[in-house]
Amino acid sequence: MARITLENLAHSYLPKPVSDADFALKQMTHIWDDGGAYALLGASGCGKTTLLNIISGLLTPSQGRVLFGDRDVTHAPTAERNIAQVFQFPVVYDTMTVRENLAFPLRNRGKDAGYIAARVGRIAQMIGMEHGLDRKARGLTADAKQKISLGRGMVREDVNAILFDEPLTVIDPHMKWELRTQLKQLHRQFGHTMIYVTHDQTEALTFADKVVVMHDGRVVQMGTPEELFETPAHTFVGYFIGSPGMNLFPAKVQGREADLGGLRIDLGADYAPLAGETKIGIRPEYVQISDQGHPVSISSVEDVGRHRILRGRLAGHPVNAILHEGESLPAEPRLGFVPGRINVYHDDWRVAPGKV
Ligand SMILES: Nc1ncnc2c1ncn2[C@@H]1O[C@H](COP(=O)(O)OP(=O)(O)OP(=O)(O)O)[C@@H](O)[C@H]1O
Repeated sequence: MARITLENLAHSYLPKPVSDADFALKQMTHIWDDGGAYALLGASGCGKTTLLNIISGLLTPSQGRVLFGDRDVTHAPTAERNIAQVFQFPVVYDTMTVRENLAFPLRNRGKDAGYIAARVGRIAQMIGMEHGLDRKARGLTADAKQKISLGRGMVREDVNAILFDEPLTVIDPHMKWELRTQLKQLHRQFGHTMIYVTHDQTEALTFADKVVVMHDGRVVQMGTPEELFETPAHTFVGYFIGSPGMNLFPAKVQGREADLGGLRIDLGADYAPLAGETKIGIRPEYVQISDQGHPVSISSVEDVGRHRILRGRLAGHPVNAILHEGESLPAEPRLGFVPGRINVYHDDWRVAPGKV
């Protein structure tokens, strides 16, 4: 297992990049702790696969270094990095049995038969295939084959890291949940450094201790699920995480107050004066609906099971609010914001209270 350091890393697929826009990965420096369970989350095209391929050695970065522990592996081929990889689609040997497929990485490294049998048994249990170990992989469903790929990715205990690239795409929804839980248990038990690429926030938030959110070739936040929810570092994180995402309003911030199109909003904390584009962000969960507060025009109320989502406009801007279970909608609803739950953004980056 190893700590992974990305040092001044950047990548362009163009031979002679000139502007920032030419880089699929903009310059970044990040440390991924040894034994961490990370999810790399972002919309299609934001650079997740590019970053993963640089870590795995499939791609050499145009700039910067990759370190595993203290070793510079920037130019080392994948085989020398001692990593396991699980891809979006199954990679299995059809002519081998399930057992042989799972044992393959261990046999390759000359592990003894007793160890292999025990380890394969444990992994087979995790993927729910302990009863089909002697079946040939040929003829199994894509779902079953992908479970074998996952198992094979997890079978070695001595890898530096395990990299997963959208591994549950072909798995049925119920099994998805089960495998994610199992992966997390295995992580707790063996403490591998795991990097899990996904564009699905539920997958990222349930799997990872730390979620790395990417946007437009940059890591915009590396944080716990709670940090991403409570204090999104960038407006993209606010908007991307949550269902619906954070409400963002252009506003003038002065001291403890924001002016949102003439409405005065108590921010719950003091802010230094901010020049340039300023927004305030509040999660729909922290927008209070009652007969007190700011006037709102409501366009719809959606019942989504456990709660209702109220959609409307506040001072001319779109707003979403959550009506929690048991709460009723007043005849003339108005909105209030929980002051301590408002975030302030300057040029899309979060500003901490008391600082510019
Ligand atoms: N081989 C390539 N040659 C040129 N451009 C590429 C290549 N691979 C990716 N790109 C570009 O680099 C950017 C980042 O792509 P990347 O595949 O890393 O994103 P992603 O977040 O993994 O997206 P997805 O979820 O769709 O796989 C995109 O603009 C993409 O078009």
